[in-house]
Amino acid sequence: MDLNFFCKELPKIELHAHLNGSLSQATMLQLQRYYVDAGISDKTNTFLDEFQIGAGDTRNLSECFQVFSIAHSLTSTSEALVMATELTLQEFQEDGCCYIELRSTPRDTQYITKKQYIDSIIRAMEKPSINLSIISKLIISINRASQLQEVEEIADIAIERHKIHPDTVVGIELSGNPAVGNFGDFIPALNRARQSGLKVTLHCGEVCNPEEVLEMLNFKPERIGHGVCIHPKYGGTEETWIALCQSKIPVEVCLTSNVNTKITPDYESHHFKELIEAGLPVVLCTDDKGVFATSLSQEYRLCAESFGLTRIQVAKLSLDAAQYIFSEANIRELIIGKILKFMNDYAS
Ligand SMILES: CNc1ncnc2c1ncn2[C@@H]1O[C@H](COP(=O)(O)O)[C@@H](O)[C@H]1O
Ligand SMILES: [Zn+2]
Repeated sequence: MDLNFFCKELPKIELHAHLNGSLSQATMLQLQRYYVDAGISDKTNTFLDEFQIGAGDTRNLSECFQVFSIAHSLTSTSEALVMATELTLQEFQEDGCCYIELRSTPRDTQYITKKQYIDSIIRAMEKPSINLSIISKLIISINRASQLQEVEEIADIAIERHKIHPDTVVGIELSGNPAVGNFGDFIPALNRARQSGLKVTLHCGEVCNPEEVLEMLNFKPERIGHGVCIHPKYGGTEETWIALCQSKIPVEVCLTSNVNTKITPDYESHHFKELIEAGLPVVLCTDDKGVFATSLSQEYRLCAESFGLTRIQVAKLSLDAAQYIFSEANIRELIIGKILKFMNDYAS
C-alpha cells in the first residue's frame, strides 16, 4: 500500500488543532461568501493569501500570530462559527480522522459574546447540520495575552459549559504567543477548571524558557503541546529534560508547525526522535492545518519518511494516541476497535 494512502486510510486521532488556525482556504472562501450574502462583511476579502505560512516563509513565530486575525474576522457570528466548525470537522473526517479534540479561544465579537461563541461550536459538534461520523470534543483555550479578569471569565465559562455538556467540553488549555505572559498567573484559573473535572493541556517549550517549562511540568498537565525547548539540544536544560522524562506527560507533536515557524530547522532534526528514544508518549497533531497547509495524514507521512518508520510503527502511533484522549473509557475502546480493525485488515 502506498504510504500516502496508508496514512490517509489509517483511523487517526487529532488532539491539538486550533479551530481558527485549521480553516482551509476552501472553508475561508465559503465563510467569506456567507458574510457577503448576509450583508455583514467588508473586511478580509483580499487577505486570504496572507493566511498561509509555508516552508521558506520569512515570518518569525511572533509574526505568525498576526495571521490569526484574518481567520478571526471570518468567525465573528454564531452562524459563521457553526459553519467553520462543521466544515473543519468534515475535512478532518475526510482525511481519515476518527476522533478530534478541537480547541478554540472564546472571543466577544461585534455580534456575539464569549458564551455564545462556545455554544455555537458545541452546537455544531452535538447537532451538526451535515452528516458527520467523526467523534468531536472541545477544549477551551485561554490566550496568554489575556488580562487576569478575562482568564477567570473564560475559566468560568469552561466550568459552566463542562457541567452542561460533560461529554463535549472535555478540557482547558493555554496558548497564544509564548513570548507574552507568565504561566504562574494562570495557575489559579487552571486549578479551578481542573477541580471541576476538566483536563488540562499547555503549550510548553515553544520558546527557550526553562524556568517556565519546569513550572508547567510541576503543574502536571494531562498533556503538553510542542515541548520543543525541553531537551538540552533544542534550548532546554538537563533539568527540564529529566523532569519531562520522569513526568511521562504525553507530548502533542506538531512537526510542520515547528518547521514552518522555524523553531525546528528541518523535519529530520525534530525532537520527535529524542522523545521516542526516551520512550515518552507522543501524539502526532496538526496545530493549525490551514495556516501551515498540512493535514493529519500528511503529518503521519512526514513522520514516517523523516524517521524511517514501518507501517506498523505508524499505525502504532495512532493506536497509542487513544491512551491520551480526554474522553471517557467507552470512547477510547471505540476508537481502539477502529484502529485495530484497520491494522488487522492491513495485515491480512
Ligand atoms: C503556532 N503555534 C501556536 N502557539 C501558540 N498558540 C497558538 C499557536 N497556533 C495557534 N495558537 C492559538 O490559537 C489561536 C487561533 O485559534 P482559535 O482562535 O483559538 O480558534 C491563536 O490566536 C493562538 O492563540
Ligand atoms: Zn498550538
